Amino acid sequence: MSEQHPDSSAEPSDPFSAAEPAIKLDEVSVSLGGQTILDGISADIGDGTFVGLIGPNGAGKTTLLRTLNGALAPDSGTVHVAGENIHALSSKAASRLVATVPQTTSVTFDFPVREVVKMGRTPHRGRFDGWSAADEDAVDAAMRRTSVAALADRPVTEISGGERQRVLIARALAQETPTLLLDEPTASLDINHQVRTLELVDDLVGDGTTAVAAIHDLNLAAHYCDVLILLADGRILSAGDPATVLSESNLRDAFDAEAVVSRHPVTGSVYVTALPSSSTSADATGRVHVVGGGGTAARPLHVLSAAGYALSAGALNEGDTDAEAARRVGADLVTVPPYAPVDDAARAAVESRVEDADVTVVADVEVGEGNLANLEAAASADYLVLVEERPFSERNFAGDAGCAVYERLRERGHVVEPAELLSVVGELACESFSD
Ligand SMILES: Nc1ncnc2c1ncn2[C@@H]1O[C@H](COP(=O)(O)OP(=O)(O)OP(=O)(O)O)[C@@H](O)[C@H]1O
Repeated sequence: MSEQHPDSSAEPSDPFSAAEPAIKLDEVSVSLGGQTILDGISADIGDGTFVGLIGPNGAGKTTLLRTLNGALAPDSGTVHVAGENIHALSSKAASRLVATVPQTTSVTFDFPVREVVKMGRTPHRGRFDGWSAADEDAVDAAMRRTSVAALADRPVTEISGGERQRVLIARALAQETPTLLLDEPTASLDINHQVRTLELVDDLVGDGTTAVAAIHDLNLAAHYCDVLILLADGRILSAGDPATVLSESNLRDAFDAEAVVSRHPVTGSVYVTALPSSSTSADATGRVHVVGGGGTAARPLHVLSAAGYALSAGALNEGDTDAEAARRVGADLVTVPPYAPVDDAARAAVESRVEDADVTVVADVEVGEGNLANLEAAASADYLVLVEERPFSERNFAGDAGCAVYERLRERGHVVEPAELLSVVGELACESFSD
């Protein structure tokens, strides 16, 4: 954002410091129905940037997108796209600069899919112009890129919501604009098409398009977007790279939600895990040891702590986000130095905590060399729970030794999904007391 990046000599690749930004918002305020919806929004967005607009329901994301494409005029402030004041242009001229994929995919007319995509060419054609080869090519390319060519002759009213979403993206691509706005582009898509859609936007951005997408899924936003803008109550609460914007305190301020921010164990992207509200009853008794690593233990630790269990954790490398999470909930923590393997002393410390615990929980960890000693120590637990978020077939194992240890844990323990953790730990803790 301009006020956060005042250094105009910064590298041109900095999306906030381009000489002429693809989009420039200057103190934009918008009122609707007598209410201020956007309040003094300023941002400079560079060419070829994928911006994720995030924020709670009603924060003003759709309103901002509608202001960016010229549909809503601001009460004050200006919006420039490709150097042009978008609100001073005719709607046709504005549509040559900005294409929009709307949030709602409901359509009234039963036009064939191809006709809907062809509407994207309207801004490029004069009233009496014929249909040119360039128009046909743009439509064909857009349909191919969004995998809707096979639907060309189907009435748009008779395809699924997800297919319709892709048709509307194709229409926007056929518009061939330097800027693409998307309002919840993945909302009605299955997980495969969510990823494919965001990969497609990412490709377009790689080709130089500037994309701004309102996205509710913070983890998809963190993975795909170069820059996030966090809106709350019509203002920018934070803007910048995903790791900066998705801080636990920003999430608390914007969404009034407790969350743990870690790195995804497979993709390495910033990863947000929302936690149950602190109203969870904290009357559980008993001691639970948690084996984790790489962010996998944060959620179990918070859930168990909120329920009232006394916790121990480890062994974890110092600096691992799970070590920070364990400290936050006051767990008795066994650590080893950063990148160091679990040595004999640490292993003995883990074994004694497993022995003292009523229940031992193994989070959805990678079964790698670094964790084998922890997992072997956990295998001695009388009451053992394995949390599996990913299918067994997608786990990484450190060779035969890793497989063998994990198989032993699976034979001895209860395999649960994250949502079942509390109830299973509760039952096992009761059994442990009655032993
Ligand atoms: N035409 C309108 N008249 C009055 N208020 C409106 C109008 N359109 C939107 N609002 C209000 O403006 C605020 C922001 O709405 P907006 O749709 O921009 O939020 P959003 O961040 O996109 O929300 P969501 O995540 O739920 O889609 C809301 O409080 C909404 O009720």
